[in-house]
Amino acid sequence: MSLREIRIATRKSALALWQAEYVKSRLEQAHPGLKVSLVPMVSRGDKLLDAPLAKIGGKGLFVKELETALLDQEADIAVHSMKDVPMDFPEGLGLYCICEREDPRDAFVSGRYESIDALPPGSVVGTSSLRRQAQLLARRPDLKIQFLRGNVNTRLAKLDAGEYDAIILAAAGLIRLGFGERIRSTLSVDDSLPAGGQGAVGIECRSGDEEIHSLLAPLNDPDTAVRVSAERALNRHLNGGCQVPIACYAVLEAEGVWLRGLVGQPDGSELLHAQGRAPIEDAEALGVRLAEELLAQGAGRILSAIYGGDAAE
Ligand SMILES: NCc1[nH]cc(CCC(=O)O)c1CC(=O)O
Repeated sequence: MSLREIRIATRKSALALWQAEYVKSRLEQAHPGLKVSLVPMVSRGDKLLDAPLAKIGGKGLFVKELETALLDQEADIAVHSMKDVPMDFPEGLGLYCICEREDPRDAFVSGRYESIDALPPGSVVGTSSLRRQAQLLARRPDLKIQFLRGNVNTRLAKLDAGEYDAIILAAAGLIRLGFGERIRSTLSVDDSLPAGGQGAVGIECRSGDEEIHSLLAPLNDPDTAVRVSAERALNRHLNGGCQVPIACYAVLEAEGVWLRGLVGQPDGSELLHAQGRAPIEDAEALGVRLAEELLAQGAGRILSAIYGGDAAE
């Protein structure tokens, strides 16, 4: 094999570095003798930590700089949280590996309370995800949602500083960073349908680098890849990402894939649901079909208000 080194472009947050180190060690394990290095960089999303993501708009806030590094040959692969990866890739780049999924659910973290149900009326819950907010308020309209952004460590620090009664985070990020014991309860997917791709790590690289594609192959988890492809097809058809109130979650069953999708009014006044099953080879078509069902129920009206007139198809 001619290639002796793989350079991984990564953001500098603790979670991004964990994920990059994970890919590095999996690659070294799969290919003894291969040198793997990290190329840490700052993304636009990291520089704009105070603005609501839906407002600073742009999908791909966390990936664009990494993609530029790939195109400029400054790195060979980029490791992403799949939930932050836009649907379309720049010319010459693509997603060539999806690793096994960590717990995809949302987690309830609080100093004083065990669960959402245990929160007293009017409690302040921190999240800046419209998806989490919509589902939380649909169940508990009395709660006060307060804006919370920043990386996982920052969010925990803000909770500990007493700014919130509880916060909601992805279980996967907490578990990966060793904060699993901070999870007071995990929200069932029925109560908080996750974001498409949540808990899965994906690897992007140059489409023409076949040698790298084959080095990545042992890290690919086919089950996770099918599930995430169904979820992403739904998101893509709704023109969504993790910054809009769209949730979707796929599981594999004996006969194929079972996908659930949701679009919610951020104030929780309306939640649209769709669900369906299909053979594995039709996973993406299933995502499109459920997106169509959600649009037929009025998802376009909810989403276009959030996109600021840039209506979903
Ligand atoms: N949008 C931020 C983000 N992107 C990925 C994760 C961690 C979990 C994952 O791998 O999906 C998080 C933090 C969070 O939502 O709590």
